[in-house]
Amino acid sequence: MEIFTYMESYDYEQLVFCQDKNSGLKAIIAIHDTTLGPALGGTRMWTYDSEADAIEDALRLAKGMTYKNAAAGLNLGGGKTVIIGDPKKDKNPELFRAFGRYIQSLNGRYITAEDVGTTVQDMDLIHMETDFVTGISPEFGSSGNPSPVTAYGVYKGIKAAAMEAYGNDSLEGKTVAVQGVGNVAYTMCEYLHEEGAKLIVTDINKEAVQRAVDAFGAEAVGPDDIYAVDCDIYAPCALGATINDDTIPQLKAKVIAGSANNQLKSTEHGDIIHEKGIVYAPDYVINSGGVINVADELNGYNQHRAMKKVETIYDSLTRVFEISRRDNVPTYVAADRMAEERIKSVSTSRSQFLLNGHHTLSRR
Ligand SMILES: NC(=O)C1=CN([C@@H]2O[C@H](COP(=O)(O)OP(=O)(O)OC[C@H]3O[C@@H](n4cnc5c(N)ncnc54)[C@H](O)[C@@H]3O)[C@@H](O)[C@H]2O)C=CC1
Ligand SMILES: CC(C)CC(=O)C(=O)O
Repeated sequence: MEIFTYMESYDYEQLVFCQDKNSGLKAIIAIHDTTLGPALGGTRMWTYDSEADAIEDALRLAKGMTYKNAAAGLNLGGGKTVIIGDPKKDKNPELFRAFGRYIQSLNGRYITAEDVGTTVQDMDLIHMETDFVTGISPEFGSSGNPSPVTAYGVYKGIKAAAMEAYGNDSLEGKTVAVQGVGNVAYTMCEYLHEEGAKLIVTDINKEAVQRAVDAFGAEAVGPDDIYAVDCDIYAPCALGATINDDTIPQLKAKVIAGSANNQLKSTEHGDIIHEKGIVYAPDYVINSGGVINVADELNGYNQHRAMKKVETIYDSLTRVFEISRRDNVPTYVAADRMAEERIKSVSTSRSQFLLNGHHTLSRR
């Protein structure tokens, strides 16, 4: 990959490589765009096949955060970190503290939180070295694990998508196929089960599947069988790119709505599902509950205020579906337009110089 060519074509601001031999830290912080404010986005720890794969993941996820934060109405830009390593084997306190010092060196341009492979305890270690971390333990007056709040937002988003597809947002009697029953999806399944939805689940982790079978009477299927099951809603809640050439022909669902980031393998797949009449809830709109929740910490965390804002995901998606119908464009295009309009309007109104101007971090 020609890194500068790639950064130039998608307008990335900064890529930071962090290395610490003693702890084994190898991390990549990608900052996509800070027009709206400091870049907020989680830290993912994952075993990548190559360094190029890790860089690409960091870049793609960071750009997704710019759009997610803009569409959610937050005064925050987009960034993301990937730490190369196995979260089950390679973690140690020094690694997260070394990483925290790198974040501190960016002086507020980047703020982190949890993502796949990292936990509240990891954020607490980072917090020993920097204030630019959210999702730390509630003992510090913080919001803790964002996953349950992300789940609530995804549940509200599934209802908005059901309204668009079926003219009714009740999920009672609807069948939802859930791919990956991890932190977010387990809580999401609680909401769906409570409302009377039937669940079909899969996961590469057998214990996660059994937990959902025991708790919700879910039907279990193998990881490759989830796409073709008879269902009303397909909820991708594992990793990205599961909407692709192989899976689209298998899908029977009229709605795709789940928590995973970067669900479309490429934009072309967003076009294909649009032509097939499938209602797709754009990933970064439906899964913004977690970032809305951790962003509230920047104002002094108030759970009630955060949950009220998370509920607006229903309205944001309704707006996306309206734009999609009005302009006859796929929903991913409609969501991008919504986010880009906000970034553009702020960038054109920020022309005056202000020494020590007010911004999101001023209240910290
Ligand atoms: N945790 C949060 O607040 C947020 C999470 N997300 C996204 O939602 C997704 C899920 O996040 P979490 O629940 O936090 O992660 P998690 O790691 O707790 O859960 C993911 C689950 O997917 C399973 N999985 C992985 N590959 C699979 C495959 N090929 N087939 C079936 N299952 C598979 C894993 O075993 C795991 O149980 C990720 O894409 C994440 O980026 C997005 C916004 C916020
Ligand atoms: C809690 C969020 C900051 C996690 C994140 O990076 C995301 O929303 O993808």
